[in-house]
Amino acid sequence: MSNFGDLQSLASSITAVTSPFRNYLTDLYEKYRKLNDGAVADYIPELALAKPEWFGICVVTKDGQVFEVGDCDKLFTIQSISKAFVFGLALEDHGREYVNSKVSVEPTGEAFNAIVLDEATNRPYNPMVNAGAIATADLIEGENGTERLKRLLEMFKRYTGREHDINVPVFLSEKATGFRNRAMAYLMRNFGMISDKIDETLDLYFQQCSILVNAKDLAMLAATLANGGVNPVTGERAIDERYVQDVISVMLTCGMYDASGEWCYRVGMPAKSGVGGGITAVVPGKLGIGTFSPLLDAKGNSVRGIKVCQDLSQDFGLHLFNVAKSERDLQQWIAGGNGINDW
Ligand SMILES: NC(=O)CC[C@H](N)C(=O)O
Repeated sequence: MSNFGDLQSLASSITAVTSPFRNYLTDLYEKYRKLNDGAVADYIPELALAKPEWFGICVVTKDGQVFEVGDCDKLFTIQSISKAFVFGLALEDHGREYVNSKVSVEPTGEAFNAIVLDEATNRPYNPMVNAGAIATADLIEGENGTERLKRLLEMFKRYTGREHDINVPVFLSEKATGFRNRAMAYLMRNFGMISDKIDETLDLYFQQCSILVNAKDLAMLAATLANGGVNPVTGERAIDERYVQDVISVMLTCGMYDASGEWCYRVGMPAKSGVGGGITAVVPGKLGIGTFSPLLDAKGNSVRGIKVCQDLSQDFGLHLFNVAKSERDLQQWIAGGNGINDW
């Protein structure tokens, strides 16, 4: 994977290996590697094949330094993490007001797969839970299902800097068993919240959830948002600058489903999790974090991922509302090395 084009990048990568921040991440990885709480998701049959020991942590800074430890190249399905980014594309396609007329931005306090709509307006509550995400997927423009999927994959490429594939067995597994999601789609069709392209939109939703990513991609997705929508390594803009705040604010209030309040309180970073075991967390103006560990808690969030983000938040004062100066200066830790920019 590494692309050591010249001596300078080789030197910087060696520095990175020995940087204090890299050592910190290695210690964090060791600290939580043995934590075996939680369970791999099995309601989508194909996801039950995940190995509990898989674990990776990646941090990408706003200036494009990459720090990784553990299984950061291991591919898994993005699942609900896709929802935040597809929401961004829907905003670009239709603007804030139209999107908001179809999907609200209120936390549900209920499980991610709850069959519930806002009684007053019949809108799904927010784009980060299944109902809202299906309504959001419905808004993605394109001539047909293939074109719409192509647009999603191109968007993810802008964020991560590399091509993405679909895990077809996971897609088919979800398509074959996703009756609950199908029920939500029909309920929303009844209330005029989604169009008649129900099957095409459900396929698109199942496909977006089946996109293959690794922990490094998750950190890059978050770092791009942290950097105002521009990928810090490739320099490419992934999302219109004006919608970055929309995406990360809804991540903060709704990204961890019915654990969003506790997450905001303890970790204080806009984030999004998925039942594949990933978490992507944004520290606006600073960095992005990607974690991967498929052992999930009862709410569908990665147990090790939560711990890692909580430690990073506390140790470096990264909580969004930490107005006191942090004990450790993150920049100083990172200054020990330049990271490996091997994209
Ligand atoms: N929380 C998740 O990651 C859920 C996504 C999954 N594809 C579903 O629809 O059930």
